[in-house]
Amino acid sequence: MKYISTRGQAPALGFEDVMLTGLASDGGLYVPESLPQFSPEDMRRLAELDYPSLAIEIIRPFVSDFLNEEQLAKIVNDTYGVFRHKAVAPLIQLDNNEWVMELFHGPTLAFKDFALQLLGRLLDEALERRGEKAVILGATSGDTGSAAIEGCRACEHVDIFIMHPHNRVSEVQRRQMSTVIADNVHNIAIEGTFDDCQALVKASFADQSFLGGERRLVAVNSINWARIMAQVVYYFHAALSLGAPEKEVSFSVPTGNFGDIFAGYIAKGMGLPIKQLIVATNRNDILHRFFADNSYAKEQLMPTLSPSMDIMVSSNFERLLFDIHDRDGAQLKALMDAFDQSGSISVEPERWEAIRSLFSSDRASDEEVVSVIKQVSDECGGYLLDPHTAIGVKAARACWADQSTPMVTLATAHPVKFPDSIIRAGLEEPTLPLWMADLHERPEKYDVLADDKAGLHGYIRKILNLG
Ligand SMILES: Cc1ncc(COP(=O)(O)O)c(C=O)c1O
Ligand SMILES: N[C@@H](CCOP(=O)(O)O)C(=O)O
Repeated sequence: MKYISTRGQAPALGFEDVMLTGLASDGGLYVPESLPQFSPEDMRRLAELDYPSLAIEIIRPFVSDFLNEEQLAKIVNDTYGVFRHKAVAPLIQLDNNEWVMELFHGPTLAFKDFALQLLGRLLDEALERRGEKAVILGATSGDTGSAAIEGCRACEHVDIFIMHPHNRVSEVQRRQMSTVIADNVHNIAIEGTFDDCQALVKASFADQSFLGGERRLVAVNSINWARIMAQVVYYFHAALSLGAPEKEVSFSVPTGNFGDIFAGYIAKGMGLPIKQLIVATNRNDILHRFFADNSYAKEQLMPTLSPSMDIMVSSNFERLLFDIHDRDGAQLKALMDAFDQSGSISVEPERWEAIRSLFSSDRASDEEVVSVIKQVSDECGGYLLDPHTAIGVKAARACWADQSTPMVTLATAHPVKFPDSIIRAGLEEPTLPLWMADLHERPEKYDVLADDKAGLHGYIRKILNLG
C-alpha cells in the first residue's frame, strides 16, 4: 500500500517510511492512496474473532510491505496482551440501544494505549532493522504523553521528548509522565497551551536542522498514520459485536485533534456500516462550529474540566478536508494556507452538505459535563464516566437520529484520571488501580520551558550531546 500527502507535493511512501516520517515534507499528512475493502461476507467472518485476531485482519493490508504474517501477529498479540480487560475494549450497556465502549484498560488508562502500545513496538522493529536511533517529539494535552512514554520507554532506539502545557493537565496525567524516570524519557512543561506545544512539534518537523542530520525525528501524535490505523480496529470491534454488517451502528466520539473520529470515518470507508459519526466537543468547539455552521474559525483556547480536549487547531481535520476536496492537494494547500493566515475558513456549501450526511456535532459546557456524570451514575447503578466520555454521552443523546440504530460512545479515559469532575458531581472519588496506587508519592522530573522553538531545540541538543 502507498501513502500520499494531503498537500500533493511530497513523495508517495510505503508504511515503514510513513511511520518514521511524521509530517510529510510538503507540510501535509499522509493518508492511504486507497482503502482496503471488507465485504459483508468478510465481516461475518471477522465477527467471530477476539480483539487481537480482529486487529491483525484489519491492520494487515496497511502494513503488508513492512511485516510478514508471523511478525504482525507477534506484535499485535504482545500489544493487546498488556491490556487489563479480557475483552480489551468491553462494551457496557447504558440503556436499551445505548452503549459505551471502554477504551481505558491499557497501561495508562486512556484510548491512546491502543495505538501507542502498537506504535512503540512497530518503531522498535523498524529502527532495529535499520540500525538507527530516533528522537521522538510529541505534544500532549495529557494522555498521548504518558501513553507514548509507556509505549516507547523500553525501546533502546529512541529518546523521547514530550511537551505538555504547563499547569493545564490533570495531576494524575502529569504524574503519569513525570514519574517515569529513565535516561531516554524527557518531560517538558511548555508555558503555553496544547496548541503551542503542537505548533512546536510541527515547526520542528519542518526544520530538523537542530538534530544536525545525526538523528531521525519521529512523531507519536496522530499526525502519524500508524496511530489512526490502530484506532480503526475498535470501530469494527464494536459494530461487529452489535450486529454489523447486517445492522448499522452509530458512534459518538469525544473529539479534540480529530484523530479518533477520523479513524471511524476510515472504518466506514473500508465498508463498515456506520450511520452517524458524532463530533462531541467541549467549549473549545471549533469543530462543532464547522459541522453546525460551516465555520472553522480559531478562538482563544479556554481551560475546561476535560483538559485532553482543550485543543483548537485539530491536526487530523486536514485529512478530512482533503477528502472533502476530492483529494486535490493543491486546493487543500491553498485552504490550509488561508487558515494559517486568517485563522478562519469555510468550505463550498455543497461539499459541507455532503459531509454533514455522516457527521453531526454537539458541544458541552463544564456544568453539562458534571450533570451528565451525575445523571449516568444515578441511572446506571453508580457507573462513572470521565469528563471526556460524558461529553460524548451528552452529544450521543442530543444528536441520535434514529434510536433503533445502536449508539456507541467511545469512553476515552478512565474517570480516575480526572477526579475534579467526579467530586463536583458529588460522587465518591475513584481510587487509582493497585499498580499505580503510589503515583502521588513517586518522585517527579520535568523541566519548564518557554514557548520558543530555538529554546526547545537547544534543550534537546544539550540533552542529546549534539554539540
Ligand atoms: C481522554 C481523551 N478524550 C478525547 C480526546 C480527543 O481525541 P482526538 O484528539 O483523537 O480527537 C483525547 C485526546 O486526544 C483524550 O485524551
Ligand atoms: N488529547 C491528546 C492531544 C494530542 O492528540 P494526538 O491524538 O494527536 O496525539 C492528548 O491527550 O495528548
